[in-house]
Amino acid sequence: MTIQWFPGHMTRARRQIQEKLKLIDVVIELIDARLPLSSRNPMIDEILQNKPRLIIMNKADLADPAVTKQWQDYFKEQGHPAFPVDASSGTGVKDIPAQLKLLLKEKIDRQIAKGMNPRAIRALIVGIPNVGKSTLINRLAGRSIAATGDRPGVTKGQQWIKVGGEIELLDTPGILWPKFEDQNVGYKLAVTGAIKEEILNVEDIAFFAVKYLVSYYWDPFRERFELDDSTPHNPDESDEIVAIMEAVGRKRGCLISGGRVDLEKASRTLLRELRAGKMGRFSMESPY
Ligand SMILES: Nc1nc2c(ncn2[C@@H]2O[C@H](COP(=O)(O)OP(=O)(O)OP(=O)(O)O)[C@@H](O)[C@H]2O)c(=O)[nH]1
Repeated sequence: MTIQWFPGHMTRARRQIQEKLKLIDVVIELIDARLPLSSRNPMIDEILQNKPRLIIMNKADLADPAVTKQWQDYFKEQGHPAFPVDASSGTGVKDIPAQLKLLLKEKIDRQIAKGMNPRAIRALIVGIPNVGKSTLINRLAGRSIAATGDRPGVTKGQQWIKVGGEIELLDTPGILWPKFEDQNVGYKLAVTGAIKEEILNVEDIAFFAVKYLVSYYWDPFRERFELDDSTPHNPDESDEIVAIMEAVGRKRGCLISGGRVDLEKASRTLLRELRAGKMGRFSMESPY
């Protein structure tokens, strides 16, 4: 799915979320555990105002667990509980209802003290495209909910999905735009597959990924692509990065006539393997 985030779409997306906020008690803000900064909406605090919020770091199965832990501590310091989840396998998902209840405990206790019978907690999932909103909704629902496509500009009736006895989830998530303000953010989103490759040049995206990975994850990277430890890999030497991309291409048989490496094909192969977690887990942003 590609959304062209023109200012008009952003305004509409924002308005749609703000309409939904009137219906709910708590927001589940879904972010990518590999990119907790770049996969967040730049205006999130303003958009959500003071709604209680649970941050869920999805795709934690692909992220570096030590870095994810740092992010969890960081968000906690900022006053937001945050938890890692792998919505595709379901790891961590079953704890979400209890965390939502905990967030609203004071409100629920007040209702009970007034003799009221607390109704189900109503929740909304928000996040940027491809962060795993539908996957999480299906996991929480325990069944497959039709992909409803709540795209900016498209209106439809809302339905509530029961999650256990005490939570009700809006069936259509709120779609937010990511941060675009600097080019590195765009490249990070492209490396993780959050934005389509066509938006940026695929060889540039792979170059960006390799430059980052040789800096921070050299051992798993070279092991995956069977490179010798003596392979020059200075991230500031473009020639060395391109030579590594060519070596990966040769390993994967991405060749054109004359035995030259098809760098575009090598880039696609490399990115596909990284995104599928074949190189192992990696994070592209750390809080400290
Ligand atoms: N490895 C991994 N993949 C995930 C996880 N959650 C979702 N995915 C994958 O990420 C891709 C996007 O997931 P969706 O649930 O369609 O994301 P979405 O946010 O609903 O996307 P849009 O409809 O584009 O807004 C799919 O290929 C999922 O299988 C996760 O926790 N781990």
